[in-house]
Amino acid sequence: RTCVLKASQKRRPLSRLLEQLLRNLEKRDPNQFFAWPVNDNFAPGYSNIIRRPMDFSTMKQKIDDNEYKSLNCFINDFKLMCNNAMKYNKPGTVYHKAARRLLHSGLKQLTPAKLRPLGNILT
Ligand SMILES: COc1ccc(Br)cc1-c1nc(N)nc2[nH]cnc12
Repeated sequence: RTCVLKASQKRRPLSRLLEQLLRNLEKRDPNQFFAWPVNDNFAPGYSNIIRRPMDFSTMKQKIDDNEYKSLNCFINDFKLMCNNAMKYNKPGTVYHKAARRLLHSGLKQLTPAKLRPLGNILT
């Protein structure tokens, strides 16, 4: 799904919610595999295989720049980050397993039922 970006957007309550959600997701990456962009020196050929890299620091920057128009755009980047790791790294590797676990446990925190208590900020 494409997300229309409105960089000129003022700081929104949405940004504060996304920062809270991001902190919760980062806790689920104790090895910090997803904290920073993957470096081609560590992962040969990464930038040829992964067309749209994503990591938590980039997501944080996008929140600070008020780039996320909706929760869905935020969730799309989270899924992209995890799927990149599962695409580049073979099943069975520590990174593939970490990405799968992060994706599944992270998405459980992003269900409507879990988000409803945060108020109708999303409507
Ligand atoms: C930032 O990336 C890393 C940082 C430290 C260490 Br150790 C490994 C990675 C990393 N390595 C590979 N092959 N695939 C990834 N997908 C997401 N992380 C990674």
